Amino acid sequence: MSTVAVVGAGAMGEAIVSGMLARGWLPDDLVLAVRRPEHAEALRASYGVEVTDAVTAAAKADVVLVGVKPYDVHDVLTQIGPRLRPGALVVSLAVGLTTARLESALPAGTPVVRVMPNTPAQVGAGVSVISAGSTCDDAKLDVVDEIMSAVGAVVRVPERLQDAAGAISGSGPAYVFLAIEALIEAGVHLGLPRATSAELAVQTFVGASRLAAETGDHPAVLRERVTSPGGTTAAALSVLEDRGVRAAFLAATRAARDRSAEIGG
Ligand SMILES: NC(=O)C1=CN([C@@H]2O[C@H](COP(=O)(O)OP(=O)(O)OC[C@H]3O[C@@H](n4cnc5c(N)ncnc54)[C@H](OP(=O)(O)O)[C@@H]3O)[C@@H](O)[C@H]2O)C=CC1
Ligand SMILES: O=C(O)[C@@H]1CCC=N1
Repeated sequence: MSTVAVVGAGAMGEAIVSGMLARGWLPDDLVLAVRRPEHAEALRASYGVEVTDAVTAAAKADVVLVGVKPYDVHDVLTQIGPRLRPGALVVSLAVGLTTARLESALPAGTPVVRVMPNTPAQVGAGVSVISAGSTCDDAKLDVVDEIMSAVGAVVRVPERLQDAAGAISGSGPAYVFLAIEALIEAGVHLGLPRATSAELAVQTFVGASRLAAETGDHPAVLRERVTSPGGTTAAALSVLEDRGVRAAFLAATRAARDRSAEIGG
């Protein structure tokens, strides 16, 4: 098994580490890097993994996952580049940054993969969108597929679709959490105890998502099965349509896609 360094084990990097460990990777397979000493200590205590600085971690690894914020990626790559093992693979989790841009900050010929993961990786239910850089062969892309498969589904796309994919699945959990939060609050406004409303709302998202995933039925068909003529669901859906929910999703995802392209420069 490869040694994997996670340089930047924050919200996303830690979700991947936690998911990998839950799915059979060993603490010795991993080496992490963060910036703050107290964060390093917390990660050591939680996972029993080595936590060090970016260059030391990268120098020990066959695969280096870079999970720092997009604006920190260039500095990290220029620091770790000279210390990478021969043939080491660099995997960026950063939204927006193209493989061409990543390659330009690394020693010539370094294989690079761009990944757009999402935080449900933490419970093994993530989805990662992956694209190879110019010198990354299929075998290296397979390695990334294997790592990210430990934390959920993996989808390969041409890199030109990465900004759009990130707007759907990378940011998507936040849209869902916002909807869950709104539904819980709505239940409270209708008089449900908060804990009851939270249980109903969360389990409804879990159940509806599983139903869509496991049946493969089109969501419109599943929605029709809930919607009795002249019934309660129809009354609710007409309000949501009047308030422009679909238009809001179109505009929101366009904004995310455009912001991703802007971050990528
Ligand atoms: N959050 C998400 O849902 C998703 C995020 N992404 C991408 O993942 C990346 C990380 O985002 P996110 O996890 O939210 O960000 P966080 O701020 O939560 O994590 C960034 C981490 O990088 C660490 N770090 C910063 N600089 C260094 C350095 N020089 N050496 C070592 N560690 C360093 C920080 O350490 P410390 O905590 O000690 O300061 C922190 O733990 C971004 O590029 C983002 O685009 C992609 C898809 C989804
Ligand atoms: O908001 C962000 O920029 C990151 C990328 C996708 C999800 N979170």
